[in-house]
Amino acid sequence: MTLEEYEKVLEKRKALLPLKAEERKVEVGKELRSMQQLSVKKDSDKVFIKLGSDKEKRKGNIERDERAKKSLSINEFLKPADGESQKSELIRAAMMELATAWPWTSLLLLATLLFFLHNRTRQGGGRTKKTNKGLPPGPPGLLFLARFLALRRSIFHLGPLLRDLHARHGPVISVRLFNRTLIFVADRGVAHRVLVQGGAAFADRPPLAEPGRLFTSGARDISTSPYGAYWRLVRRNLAAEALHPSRVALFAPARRRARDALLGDLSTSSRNDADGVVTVRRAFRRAMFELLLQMSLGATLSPAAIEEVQELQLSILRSITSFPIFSFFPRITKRLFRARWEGYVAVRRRQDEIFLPLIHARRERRDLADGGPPCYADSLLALRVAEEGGRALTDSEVVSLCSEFLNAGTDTTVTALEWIMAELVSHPDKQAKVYEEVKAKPEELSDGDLEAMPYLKAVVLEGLRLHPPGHFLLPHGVQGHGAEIGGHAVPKGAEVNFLVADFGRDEEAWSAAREFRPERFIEGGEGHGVDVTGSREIRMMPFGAGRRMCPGYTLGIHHVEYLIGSLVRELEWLPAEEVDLAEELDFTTVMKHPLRARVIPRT
Ligand code: HEM
Repeated sequence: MTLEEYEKVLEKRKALLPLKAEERKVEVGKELRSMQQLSVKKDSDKVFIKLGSDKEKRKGNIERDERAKKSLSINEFLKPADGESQKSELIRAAMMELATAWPWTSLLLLATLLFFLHNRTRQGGGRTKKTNKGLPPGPPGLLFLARFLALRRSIFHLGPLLRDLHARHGPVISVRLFNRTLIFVADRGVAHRVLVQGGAAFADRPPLAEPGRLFTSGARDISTSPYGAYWRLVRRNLAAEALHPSRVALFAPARRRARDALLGDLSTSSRNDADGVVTVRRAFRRAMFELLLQMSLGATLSPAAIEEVQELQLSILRSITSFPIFSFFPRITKRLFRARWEGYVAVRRRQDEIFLPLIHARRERRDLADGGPPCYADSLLALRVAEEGGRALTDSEVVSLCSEFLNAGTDTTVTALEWIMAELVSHPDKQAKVYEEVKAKPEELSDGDLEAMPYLKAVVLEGLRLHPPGHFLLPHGVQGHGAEIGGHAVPKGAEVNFLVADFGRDEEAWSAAREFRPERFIEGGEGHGVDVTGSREIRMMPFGAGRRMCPGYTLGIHHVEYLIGSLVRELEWLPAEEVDLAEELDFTTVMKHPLRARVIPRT
């Protein structure tokens, strides 16, 4: 039975049953407390909770039959009885969903539920009014958690569930999960007040769990580091050095190489395929990755090495969106999920093995004042942390920052490219308009050429509005002792999330919001002159807004415009089959069915 089906049954039953909540709660509490140790075994589709400690079992103190007597199927255990309160029902529903979704998680969560119910019983079964007072409304934490775990992925998979919750509870909702408070903001005006008008109040990041700490040298990269002097230092360095327009201009030859390699790759793949069809994502990714590798580490690697580094970086990204098991009781979970933890450690070790020689080579080149455009690693090696006695960055910090540069700039850009090409393949008229604009330009598109192509720019903006690569921002944290959102209290330590995709698709801000209409960004259109940084008003925010806004947004837009312009200039894009715009979360929100297209060189 799915949770939805179960909820329907509960709804029906609720109307019939008299409520005797306290009696039932005490019974549940007793039953749970009587368990000294829980183990959960999934046996075909039945899940059993076994009672009694392992030690006792080893000693043979519990006879087989006696243990069997103490075992009960989770369905039995969770079966609602007469007099069930709605809350207990929801908790049971949550547990049931968990149990059928993931036995290991159930074990952990059952243990936590024990703790939770124990505390509730001690407090007379009441809610902890003191801590919850003033929080935005929201669903019971366990029910939310059950659904979240049923997805077995990260919080970023929650789009549809969140939309449902916002419809019920309003534009700002909160969910309390044990010691964590998650806030979700689905209103553009509120987001503007929080991110832009709120100044630094929400510019922090929430504390980072593993394996995030492992991959960021303990939150020492830009995106995870707390709001403060170190964050300011590394962020300013990125903006003033590697992302400075004069520095970006020096990488024009690298961009050209990436474009040529991409066009070659697509043409060869289409020639090799019997139907002349290419699946574009892999080729886009390789081109972007090679370019950013040049910009971050100043390195050109062999194809095999690039392949390996790409895989390492992908596994780091996926660790961010996979189920955050190590944020629950890390000491225990690192033992329980030893293989997974050791896998992460091995990835980080291998990343050090590959990145460090490249970084050391840059250090030597710098000492010798050797040529080549200065890369991001060069600026990091020259950086000094004034607040920490003027020390240089550690090797580990440099690796994490270069890794962040690669990850922040590759997937986001590739995802934007794929969605935009998908829209151009399904709208040949709009592709033709881009071609009309670009065909008069030289093969190598300069910054000036791109500035003079309003339709291409409109296509890119429309792609970012309708298909923002990130459907959420990175979670924001709260400065000081807490803050306020829309009249509700937000405690220190809370994670604040924003529903980016919903903002760009808001029918109140955009006409025919679900349709791909680049014309809206052309002079006279409703979106002409839109402020993509959201500083005046948020109508779309693919790069966030306020102090934590993406520092790489101009580079990201530049790469997308340059590559879309070049791809349409050199190749005609035809559908291989009907383009399916279904979405799926990878690190970014990608096309569930990767774009396949027939590409024909333009004559
Ligand atoms: C189309 C391309 C890109 C998109 C859609 C994008 C989007 C985003 C978003 C939504 C955020 C989170 C903002 C927040 O939490 O409020 C972010 C943060 C960030 N992005 Fe980008 N990004 C792109 C390209 C890049 C590039 C090319 C770089 C650098 C090479 C970059 C570096 C960063 C960094 C360092 C942060 C963290 C900022 C902080 O915490 O202070 N991004 N980006």
